[in-house]
Amino acid sequence: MTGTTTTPGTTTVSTTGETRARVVRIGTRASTLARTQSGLVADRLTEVTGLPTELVHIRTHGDVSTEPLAQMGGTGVFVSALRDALLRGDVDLAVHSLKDLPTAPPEGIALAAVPPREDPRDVVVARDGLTLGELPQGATVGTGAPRRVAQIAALGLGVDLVGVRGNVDTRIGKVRSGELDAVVLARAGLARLDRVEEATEVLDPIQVLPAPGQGALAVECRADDDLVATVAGALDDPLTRACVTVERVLLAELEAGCSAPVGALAEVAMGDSGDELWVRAVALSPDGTLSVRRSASGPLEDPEGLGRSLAAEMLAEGAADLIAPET
Ligand SMILES: NCc1[nH]cc(CCC(=O)O)c1CC(=O)O
Repeated sequence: MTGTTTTPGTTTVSTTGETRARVVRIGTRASTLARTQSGLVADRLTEVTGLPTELVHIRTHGDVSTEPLAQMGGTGVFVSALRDALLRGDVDLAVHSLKDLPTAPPEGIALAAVPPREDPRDVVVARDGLTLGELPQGATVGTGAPRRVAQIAALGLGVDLVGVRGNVDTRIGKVRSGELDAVVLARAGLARLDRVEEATEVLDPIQVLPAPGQGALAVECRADDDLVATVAGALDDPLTRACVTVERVLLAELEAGCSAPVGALAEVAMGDSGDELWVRAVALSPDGTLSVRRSASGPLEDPEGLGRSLAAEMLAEGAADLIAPET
């Protein structure tokens, strides 16, 4: 930040005659959801700071390849191309779905803001307005996420879980065309695309816990850029940040990647001494037959401690062996 403020589309000239308006270049994947998410961040940033923005499309390996995500090293493939562009200075800011970020902190990059979270739950989009429980035995349910596969298998419905990839449109299209009876998606993605009314069921976290970080965005900048403080001030929601910190510390402590069969949801809830963090988590075997499910609460000030202590409890119950039985 230069100390000057600008209004959208204008350029401020300082007393030295130097042009000061900084156009914040925002790197985004080309999918409709990614562009929508980046656009929301861009609009909000301009609204609060007056800084003009520009979206820059970055193609990632995950967008180009049609391999199953799990075989490409998980959703981290979407993230690295954006981070590379940030570190090269091609863009100043990158917007990710927070649940796609690997748990290891990146070198030279700051998580400048975690904006307010969308509803983090999973939803079903099924033919004929059906819910999961109404689908007949042998119905096909599309999802490639090991976490969803394991948790839905654990419900014992006798449905056939089928791997699917691709953007929201492609996945819902497989239901519309009759190729699949249903697909499972993040409600947040549908909400941001203004398509949430296409969901035929919202899955209760008591049965299906979302991915750690689901429904939240991550806004990254170069760590040494003055933009970090500006973006934090304009976009960061400390309560969302605390909740996703609990979930991601838990995931890291379980040594499970972002494609592991682990679900976690932290929320702010009223406790004995005011607002507290409340977290529910599950680790499953890939086929869903075995699971460790736990919940815990702790002070708002220590999300890391809560994530670590719940993970320790789950590890003591054998969570690590469930998640990665092949090693
Ligand atoms: N796995 C890819 C991905 N990453 C983020 C979202 C949705 C948006 C979000 O969770 O914030 C999705 C699609 C989905 O799971 O349906």
